[in-house]
Amino acid sequence: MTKGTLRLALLQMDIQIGQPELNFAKVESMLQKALKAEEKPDVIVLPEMWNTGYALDQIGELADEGGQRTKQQLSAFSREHGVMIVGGSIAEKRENGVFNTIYAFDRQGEVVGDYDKIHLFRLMDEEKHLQPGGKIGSLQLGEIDAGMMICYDIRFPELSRKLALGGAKVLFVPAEWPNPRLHHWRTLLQARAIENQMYVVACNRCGQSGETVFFGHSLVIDPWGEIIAESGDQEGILTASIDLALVDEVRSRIPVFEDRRPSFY
Ligand SMILES: NC(=O)CCC(=O)C(=O)O
Repeated sequence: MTKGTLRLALLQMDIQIGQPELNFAKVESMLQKALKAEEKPDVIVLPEMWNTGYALDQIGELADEGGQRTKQQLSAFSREHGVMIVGGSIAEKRENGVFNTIYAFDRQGEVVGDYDKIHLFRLMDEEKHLQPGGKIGSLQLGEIDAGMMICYDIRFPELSRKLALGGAKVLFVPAEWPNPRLHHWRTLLQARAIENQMYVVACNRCGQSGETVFFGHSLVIDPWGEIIAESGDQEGILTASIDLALVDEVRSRIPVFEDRRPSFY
């Protein structure tokens, strides 16, 4: 990493619904592949609910107890290879239910942030099986002031605005966003980048579970709202470099944060 520049690798994976063993193995092999890129990544990002997919009817049995297995695997990898990981999200079992949870790891493999999805998605019955989170996803990841949201959360602009007001310059968004809403996916992510003048790094899954098709199209969007990298609909690793200095430059050219009038809204 040269000062302010970060190399990203987004693991756009096909998740096998209700098959944690296969998904943990897939993540391990994709992590290894990400290291073979021309330049080693600084941050690796995974998609939403990658351990189980939306196997909600069995989620109590399948979810990772206390996130132990996930933390062990991702922490060991990040420590061994000196990379930061935004570990997508997993179904995590706790005493008070199952949560849709992100863990973020620094280069030493320490958990430096976690976030439970706040907005549960009724169209996929999340609210019937999962518990909502109780805090926002501010994240200090090494030198990066960041925020975390999960999939449906991008429909709620107040949340990303709050993260930006708290200092976030990069927003990480693991997702399982299906057909036919590619237009919403791209537009909402670009809007979050433009209005908050921040990078948006969104890792979607691909493949099909039952009738539901996931189109991939993981995205890296700069603080002008320009798409700087976009996947197709197949499994693979999307790489991009981002320059954090661009956030300050854009914010100084159009001083949105200075011009806000919060007394009116
Ligand atoms: N997993 C999700 O939260 C899906 C959200 C989604 O598809 C949407 O349209 O919103």
